[in-house]
Parts: sequence; C-alpha cells; structure tokens
Amino acid sequence: MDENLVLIWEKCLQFMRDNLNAAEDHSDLKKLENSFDLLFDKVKPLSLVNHNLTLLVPSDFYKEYIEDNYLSLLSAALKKYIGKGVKLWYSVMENKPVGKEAPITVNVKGNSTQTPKIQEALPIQKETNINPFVVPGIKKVNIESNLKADLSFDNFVEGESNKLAATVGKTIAKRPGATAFNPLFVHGGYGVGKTHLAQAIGLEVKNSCPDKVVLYQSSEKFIQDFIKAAKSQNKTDFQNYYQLVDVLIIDDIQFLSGKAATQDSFFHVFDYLHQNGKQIILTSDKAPADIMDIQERIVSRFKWGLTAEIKSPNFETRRQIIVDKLSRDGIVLTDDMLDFLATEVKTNVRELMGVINSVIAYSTVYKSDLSLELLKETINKIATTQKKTINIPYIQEVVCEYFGINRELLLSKSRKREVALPRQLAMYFAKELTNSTYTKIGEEMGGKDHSTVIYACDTIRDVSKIDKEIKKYIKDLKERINH
Ligand SMILES: Nc1ncnc2c1ncn2[C@@H]1O[C@H](COP(=O)(O)OP(=O)(O)OP(=O)(O)O)[C@@H](O)[C@H]1O
Repeated sequence: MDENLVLIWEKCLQFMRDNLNAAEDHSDLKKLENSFDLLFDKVKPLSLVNHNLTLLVPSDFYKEYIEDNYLSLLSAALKKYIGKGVKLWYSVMENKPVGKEAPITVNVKGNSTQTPKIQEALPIQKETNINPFVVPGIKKVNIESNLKADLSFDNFVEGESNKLAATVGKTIAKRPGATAFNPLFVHGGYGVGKTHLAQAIGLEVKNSCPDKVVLYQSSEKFIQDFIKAAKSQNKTDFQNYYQLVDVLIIDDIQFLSGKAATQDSFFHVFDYLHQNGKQIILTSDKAPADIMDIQERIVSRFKWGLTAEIKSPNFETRRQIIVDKLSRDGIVLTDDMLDFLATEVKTNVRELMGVINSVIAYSTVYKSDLSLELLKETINKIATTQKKTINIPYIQEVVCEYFGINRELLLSKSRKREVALPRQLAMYFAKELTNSTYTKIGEEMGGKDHSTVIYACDTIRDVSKIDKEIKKYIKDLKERINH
C-alpha cells in the first residue's frame, strides 16, 4: 500500500476522531469514539488517483453507515489533507469463495465530497434469475398495509440491544429498496421488539412516501393464503398480488420451515421484488442459518442484505421503555420505582409491557397513593399469577412452535431429522423440567418405549457439549419454557 496514502488516511482519521463531538449531537463521547474506532478499524485506503480516493470496506453496511453518519466529517478531513474536490469510491469486499486468494470486490461510487446531495448506492445485482410469474404492466391496486399506528419509531426506544437494527431500519425507511440492506433480516428472541421495528419501518415509509405500497404480513397468513391459492389453482394470482408491493414485511419467517411448496412461491416473490428494487423486511426468532428445513437458495437470499439481531434490552433501555410508555399515559413514577421495575422485569419487552399496563391500571385506581411498596406487591401478584405449570404437553407446545411443526408430527414415528431432533429435545426437557419418569415421558410422547427416552436424553446431553446448534436450541427453548 502506498505509504503516503496511509499517512494521509491516518491524518484524516485523527482529524475525524478529534472532531467527533462537534459533528454529532451526542453527549457520550467515549461511546462515540469506540464505535468510530470499531468502524474505521476495518476501512482501508486502497488508492488515490487524480483526487479519486477509493476505500476498501468489508461490506455494503460499512459504506452505507459511513455515508449516513460520517460523510460531512470525512469530507472536511479529505479537503484538509488532500484538497478540494475529492471523489470518494468504495471497494466492497464480497464473500470470499473457497480456494481463491484475493477477496472479490465490487466498486461502488460514494457521495462526491463536492456534492453534498445524498446519492443512492448502486444496486448490486447478485443473481439474475428471471421470474416466470411476472405480469407486465400490472396496475397498482389498493392493498391494506396491516400497519398499527402505535408501533412507530416514536414509540420505539433505542438501546444497545437494538441499535444496529433500528439504525438500518431508519435508513431503509428513507430509501426503501435503494440501499444495500435488502433484505433486512431481523432476528431475536421472544418479545424483544422485532415486530415493532418492522412495523415502524413500514409506517415511516408510508409517512414519507404515501404512494408506496407497504404490506405487513405474518408468515402464517402468507402460508394460509398460499394454501388457499394452491387449492383453487390460483398460485399465479397469489404471487402477482405480492409482486405489487413496494415494501414487503413478513413477520416470523421461520414458520416457512418444512413448507416446501410455500417456500417455492416465496422464492419467486422474493426474486421478483428484489430484482425490481423493492424492499423486503423479514423477522425471525432464529438467525438464517439456524432455521431448519428451509431451502438453501432461500437461506442464501436472507443473507444478501443485512442480518441484525435484537437482544434482550439492558437495564437503561428497559427503564427508558417504562418512562416512555408511562409518560404517554400521563404517569410519572419516582426514580426508585422506575429502578425497581427495570430491575425486576428482565426477560423481554413484552413481559415488561404487561407489568407497565398493570402499573397504569393500579395508578388509575390509587392515583397519588401509588408507592414503591404497592408496586412491589403488584409485581409479586403478577409473578404468582403468571407462573406457568411446566408439564409435558406445555413443553411439547413450546417445542412445536419453535420448530414450526405440529404436535401430531412431533409424536409420530418419523425419523427425519427435522422431526426426530425436536422430539428428542422435548423428551430431554420433559426429564429436566418435570418430575416425570422415563416411562411416563415415553407414553406422553406418542407411546414410545422408556429406553427410547433414555437414549434421547443421553444423546441431547452429550451432543450439546460439542454442537453449537444444539446448545443454541437448548438455550432458546429453556428461555421460552421458563417464560
Ligand atoms: N424498543 C422498544 N421500545 C418500545 N416498545 C417495545 C420495544 N421493543 C418491544 N416493545 C414492545 O414490546 C412488545 C413486544 O414486542 P414485539 O411484538 O415487537 O416483539 P417480537 O420480538 O416481535 O416478539 P415475537 O417473537 O414473540 O413475535 C410490543 O408491545 C412492543 O411495542
């Protein structure tokens, strides 16, 4: 690498770092510096030819993030150390194919530092399958968006747990289909805010571009519609309907698992929308690679854009969610009450919402008499009434929902991995979390022999020590069963 260029780039970085606070409305300088270092650590200057500076970035995300957050600062630095009129280019590293030495890069023009106007990233065409179900010249029809006004960005509290997904979501909402984040694949545990975020993006698009057709659909509805269409031999109409959409949001996409025919249809809808610059947003309770029994070509498409995980919120975010929600209802709690609530309800935001609603109900009744003691009593009562009895049918229900299979299949004799593994996990949890004997578990698992149950429990215990996937299933399921 050109030593002179490295030196210039070092100076630019130092300048940007020194001016972080001035450029951003951000009070926590330390955090800002950390995220700056993390980001720019992976960005390298490749070449500087006739005032054309090319930066090597690991993925489209880096390009988008730099353009959205650091463009003015970067422009100032380049002007200072290179001169006026520097044009910025990005060389984006694509996945490195096995056996090749050098990374493949795709060159993308950035915003010229001369022209402050935001310029859209060039869409990177990854594959060019022609969709057979395209109806040319089809007119726009009225499609109900299924968006809920209260699930907006205004009501969405951002924190460490959802920062990446929320930041990218807002970028997408400004330029749906025109960023590199297509699809946006949001995954995370139960009740952490995936649906809320996906809806917020949809609402924001509708606010800024009312002409855009936004459709939020649960994957269950997508599957039902597909089955109906297949029965009445209307599969083409089904696909055409989804192909009319500018922003397609499918919630809980993991439920496509094991549904090969629906997956085929989804694949065609996906490709058509993607090829035509339409935005796709998907949510799931698992990362793409962890969804079982789903076609490889679909899993690879899930990863084309950006995969962002939402984790359980930390104390600060939980506290802020409580403050926000209560203030919308005109309720103000003391600091010790807020701290108490945020400390007590740790698992997920849905549970937190339940507790907040109870607090709202109590404060309506008790008005100013609402005290920390009363709050503690309330939480204890909720905790007692919410405590679930963990029994075998309940474990079966949770396992079936998690893997997207029905109970009949779980209890069947099928030896297919996508059924046998959930069955073994259900047996394992039945042994771990209930007082049932191996014989009793076998009976409730579709009349299996007690030795089959012993074998299943031993297998899961052994495999979980070395297999990351099984470890993750156990962790996720434990959380859900104990919830
Ligand atoms: N960051 C947040 N700020 C404000 N409210 C939130 C936030 N995250 C979640 N919520 C609220 O918590 C509840 C559960 O969120 P949501 O339904 O989006 O979770 P989810 O991850 O989609 O869950 P599931 O996997 O069960 O579908 C909703 O009432 C939502 O409005």
